[in-house]
Amino acid sequence: MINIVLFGKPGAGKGTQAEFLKEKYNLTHLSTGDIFRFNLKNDTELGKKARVFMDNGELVPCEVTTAMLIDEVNKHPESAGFLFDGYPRTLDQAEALDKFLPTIGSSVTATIALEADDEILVARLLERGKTSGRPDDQDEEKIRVRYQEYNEKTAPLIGYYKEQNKFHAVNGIGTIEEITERLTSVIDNL
Ligand SMILES: Nc1ncnc2c1ncn2[C@@H]1O[C@H](COP(=O)(O)OP(=O)(O)O)[C@@H](O)[C@H]1O
Repeated sequence: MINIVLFGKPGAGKGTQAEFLKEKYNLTHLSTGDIFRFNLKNDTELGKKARVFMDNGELVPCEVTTAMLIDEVNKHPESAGFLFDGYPRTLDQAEALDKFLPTIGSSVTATIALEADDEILVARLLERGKTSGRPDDQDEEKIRVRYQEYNEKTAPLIGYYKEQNKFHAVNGIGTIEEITERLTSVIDNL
């Protein structure tokens, strides 16, 4: 089983690349952002809990997110591996994942970060906001909150995975194909 954590700031291209990687390596793609948005749209209990946080660009509380993630993993007992996109986003979540995966006889294989400068990413998000309908992509103030959340809570994960020798970074600027190639060359060498 291989488990890849796709890592990067909002707008770095995790979702776009996940579409290619899941096919190539036969992985189950779990995007916490997509799962939350699905629940928001369908107004589920989970959606109700997550809405205020998401609409403001803040992180949804850890217990809610982790319970949901574990639930999703358990829905795919036959999976050849997972592509985690948007999880973990805090040290608590990284530790929760490191506790949970061994219970299904597995572990994080590698974390791969897509790197790009903030100005490029903010421009990408505002462009995406024109068509995605995502309230958190249409407002510079909310985008700023998401970067603040990233810098304070998610960036420390780089050190966490480096200590485990599981951190890899690729340049996230280029064509979609170029970036897919960079990611596959990391995965093929694991
Ligand atoms: N692991 C997580 N922990 C807490 N909240 C999360 C997590 N993943 C997603 N969310 C919530 O969903 C929102 C959108 O997630 P996502 O689509 O991955 O965003 P982005 O494009 O900002 O990376 C986040 O701003 C946050 O409110």
